[in-house]
Amino acid sequence: MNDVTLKPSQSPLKGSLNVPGDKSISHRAVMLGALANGKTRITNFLTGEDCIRTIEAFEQFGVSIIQDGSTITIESNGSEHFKEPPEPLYFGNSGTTTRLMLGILAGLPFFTTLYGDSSLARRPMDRVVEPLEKMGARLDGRSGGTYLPMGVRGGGLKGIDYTLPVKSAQVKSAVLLAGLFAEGTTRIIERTATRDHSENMLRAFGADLTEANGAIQITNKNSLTGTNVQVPGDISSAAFFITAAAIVPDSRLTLKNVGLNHSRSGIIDVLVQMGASIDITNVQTIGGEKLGDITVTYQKLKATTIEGDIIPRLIDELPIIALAATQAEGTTIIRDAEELRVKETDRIKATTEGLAKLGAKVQPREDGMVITGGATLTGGMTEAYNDHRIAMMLAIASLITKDDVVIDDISSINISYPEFFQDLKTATGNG
Ligand SMILES: O=C(O)C1=C[C@@H](OP(=O)(O)O)[C@@H](O)[C@H](O)C1
Ligand SMILES: C=C(OP(=O)(O)O)C(=O)O
Repeated sequence: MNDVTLKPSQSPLKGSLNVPGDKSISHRAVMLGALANGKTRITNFLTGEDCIRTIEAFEQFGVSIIQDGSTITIESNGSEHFKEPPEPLYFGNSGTTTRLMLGILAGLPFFTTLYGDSSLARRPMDRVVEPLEKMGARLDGRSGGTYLPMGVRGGGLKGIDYTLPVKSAQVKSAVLLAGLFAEGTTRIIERTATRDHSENMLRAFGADLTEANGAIQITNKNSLTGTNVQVPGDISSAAFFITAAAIVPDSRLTLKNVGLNHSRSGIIDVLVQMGASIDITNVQTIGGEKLGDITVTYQKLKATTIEGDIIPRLIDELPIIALAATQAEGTTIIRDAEELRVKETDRIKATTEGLAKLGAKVQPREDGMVITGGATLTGGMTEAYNDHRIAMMLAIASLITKDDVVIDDISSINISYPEFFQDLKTATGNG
């Protein structure tokens, strides 16, 4: 059994933590390191299950990848030397692996099949299949090419001009990666900015990528060259502790070396707007990615409205922001977040149900939720729906409940934050 009963703690969070490496950046570092010629060394790599799935995929192509704790060394002669994988590729729970790899597989001149767990099998892939088919790739999957399992016969791509119909960095990245293999230029226009780690890292590996007049352009002119990547701490993992310190009285906690890329740091802006006390220090930029230390001191919060262009900047943080909103004065409204419905689970349903079971007043909306603040959370039996972000949100809730919080299954936490409970103990002084 993977269930857990968390006793109400009310312990303030103190001291400092180093959260694990950024998941989005870790995936991309392995992908580009494998596609590049030469040696790539990745430090502070996230060893969570999703990123391991990405490593395994390239091992099946014959790429040498050595893991030593959170340091990864890749030696590659470039994608011309990849061999057709003998077995179907298994992508587990990872949407990022699947969608970005589809972009790469579309460019590789052989046949690949891929599948994932029951959550991944429910996530829409047509958003990636559609532009890749326009580029000339041949893909098929369940329900007319919408869902895994899928098969891809790659090669023979040509560049396209593409305006993203969904606010998705995964779709943007899939098209950019396919653009590395395409004849001519691939141009992408985003109406709403999404995380730009692919762009930053493609540049760091020497790709011919430019941005002009709101369009991102890539050609296959330059081959990629191996490089060193230092992965910043994951702000999406730090978010659980940033929020914990913002809602547990007397807390003062520092999260060190956390990624502060503007396209990811929406949670800081929202919490500050809600009245949280947040200080950012030791800011530096490495490999095009900003990072620094975040210190949060407990202070009473007030409600806010979260909508529009900020949504992609905090999309994965909305479950934990919803918990913060239960403690704020007033009613918080979250809109324009319909993408939450197609994550590892339907996160609008899972968040509102979970918080309601703990005694909060929350209502789901088609594209968000309405949260009445000032709630005293009781505790209760909850379900994580096999979703790491929901499981961690429920665990953080137990810091402010009156009674026990039971979570049906916490194993999903290994997807993005294997050390989560150890870090929780350390920060609450129970380590
Ligand atoms: O590109 C990425 O690394 C990610 C993009 C986002 O997904 P979408 O592109 O589906 O919005 C995010 O939710 C996911 O956790 C990681
Ligand atoms: C949505 C997430 O990841 P993915 O899409 O890679 O499964 C996440 O980590 O919250």
